[in-house]
Amino acid sequence: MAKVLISDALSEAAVQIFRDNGVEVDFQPKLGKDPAKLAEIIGDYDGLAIRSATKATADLIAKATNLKAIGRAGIGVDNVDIAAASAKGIVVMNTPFGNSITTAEHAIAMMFAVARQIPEADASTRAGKWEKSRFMGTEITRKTLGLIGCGNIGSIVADRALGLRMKVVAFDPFLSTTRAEKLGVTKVETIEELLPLADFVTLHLPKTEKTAGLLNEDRIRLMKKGAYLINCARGGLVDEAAVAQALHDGHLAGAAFDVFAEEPATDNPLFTAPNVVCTPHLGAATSEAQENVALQVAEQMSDYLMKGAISNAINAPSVTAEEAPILKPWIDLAEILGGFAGQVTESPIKEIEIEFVGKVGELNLKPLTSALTAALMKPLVGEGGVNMVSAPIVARERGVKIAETRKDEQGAYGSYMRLIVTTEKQTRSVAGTVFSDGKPRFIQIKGIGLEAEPLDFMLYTTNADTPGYIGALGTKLGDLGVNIATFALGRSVKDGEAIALVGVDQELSEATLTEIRALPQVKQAKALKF
Ligand SMILES: NC(=O)C1=CN([C@@H]2O[C@H](COP(=O)(O)OP(=O)(O)OC[C@H]3O[C@@H](n4cnc5c(N)ncnc54)[C@H](O)[C@@H]3O)[C@@H](O)[C@H]2O)C=CC1
Ligand SMILES: O=C(O)C(=O)COP(=O)(O)O
Repeated sequence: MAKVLISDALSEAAVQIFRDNGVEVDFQPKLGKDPAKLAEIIGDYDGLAIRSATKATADLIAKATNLKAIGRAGIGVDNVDIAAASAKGIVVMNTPFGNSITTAEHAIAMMFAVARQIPEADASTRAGKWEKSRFMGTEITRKTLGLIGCGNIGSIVADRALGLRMKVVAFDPFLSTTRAEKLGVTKVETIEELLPLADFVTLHLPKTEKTAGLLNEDRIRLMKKGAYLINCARGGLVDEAAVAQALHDGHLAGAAFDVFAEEPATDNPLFTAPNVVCTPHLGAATSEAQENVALQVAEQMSDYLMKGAISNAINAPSVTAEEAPILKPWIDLAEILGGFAGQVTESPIKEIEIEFVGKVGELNLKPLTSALTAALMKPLVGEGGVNMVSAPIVARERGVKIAETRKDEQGAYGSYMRLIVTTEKQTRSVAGTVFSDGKPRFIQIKGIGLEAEPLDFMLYTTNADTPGYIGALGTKLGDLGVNIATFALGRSVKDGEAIALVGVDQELSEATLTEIRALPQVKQAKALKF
């Protein structure tokens, strides 16, 4: 039974969803704050469900010997070491929309709070001061809001701001002109262009290696004098000390921060700067949003652990629950074809092409390509070094080009997959199909037709097409105490070359291979494992 650990304060609604889906679940919402204890027990779990308190570091992932999925009940995954998770084949999924309205509302609330100094005015009023003239605010209507990042949350903020009669300007390298027009925002091409235009600047972009420190001191100084800065995206996007300085010297009129470079934030330069509103990472903290993200992450993780369906994964292609069982036998075949090519290929691979012929071409090809690439790279990279999640990255790092082509149904098998591998020395191909029993079969190697069911241990030979070979090979294997399970042959009349794919009951030793290679007909012999 799959077992999931919830190590952050997710809505308890998630617990019931896991149980309803047949997943065992441990609800330990404070564990994320105790990394040592988490590391001690993580090895027991197939899934880890988190918010932002748990840090899924490379160290934790190294100890997560059974982990298959990390589910982030929320959006930002900067607390997960994606590279380490991918290298271990752990699918990392988030819930990209569940808390976006709530977070956008928080940004708007923060804008009002800082424009009218509401928290300070509240404290002063409660202290019995009635400082009516101290709290002179700024009207929002007709002011310019500058959005840095105009994805899901930024777009909602834009919509609400337009409703408040603000003018909205956005900088987002991936915002198309059509989308900007549809949203009613003015798109600018650089952050430097945006900053001097805006009365309020608000951030809605992820923290990545590229965006960390984006709003540095120079850029803060490019903001309009008297402008306000709102950060409900991520700490670390902004130089907090430089913002504090700009507030102290009056360059900025106010700042509202929900997120901090170091969290929990207990000591921060912004805390002592004038007109600052701070909240403790509350962007997603409404009952509606928490219910949404908890239910969604529990459904997604259960679907993956129980049915192999993948949705909203950061590091793997999507597979729906309906697709998963249909894809399964073709994924098995992809692994066989990739595994075969990986074991027989000796020189560095330059390119692979995968032909999807007939009906298989109508399936979701990404998982098939990933499974095939992983199996192909495995013998070359070493055990445990590559998997379906990391395969596309490993291939890219090694300069292996991957091409997919779809072809109409053809030949006796109708629908099949063919892998063509181009190395520095040669081009070779292997093809296979799935029979009606749901099992994979080899149907062609190097363009030579043959039909063979893949078995755990196999012998593959290329040999001269001369009489007596089957007998000689059979006798030799018998003499060496190797039992033959299946025997498939094929030949190219044109080239006089023949191949044999022999299923055997045991792993073939190097000594056995040496004897087989000594047979006069044998040109090459390889032991294969599937
Ligand atoms: N305070 C909180 O509790 C919450 C914070 N967040 C944060 O908000 C961020 C944004 O969330 P979504 O809008 O849902 O993400 P999203 O992925 O829909 O949008 C992010 C946008 O940022 C843009 N972007 C990337 N690099 C950029 C750059 N250098 N300059 C400008 N734009 C850039 C992307 O093109 C994308 O359109 C999340 O990554 C998360 O860190 C999300 C939810 C709650
Ligand atoms: O969804 C996000 O990216 C958030 O930042 C929300 O964080 P939280 O789940 O409230 O710790």
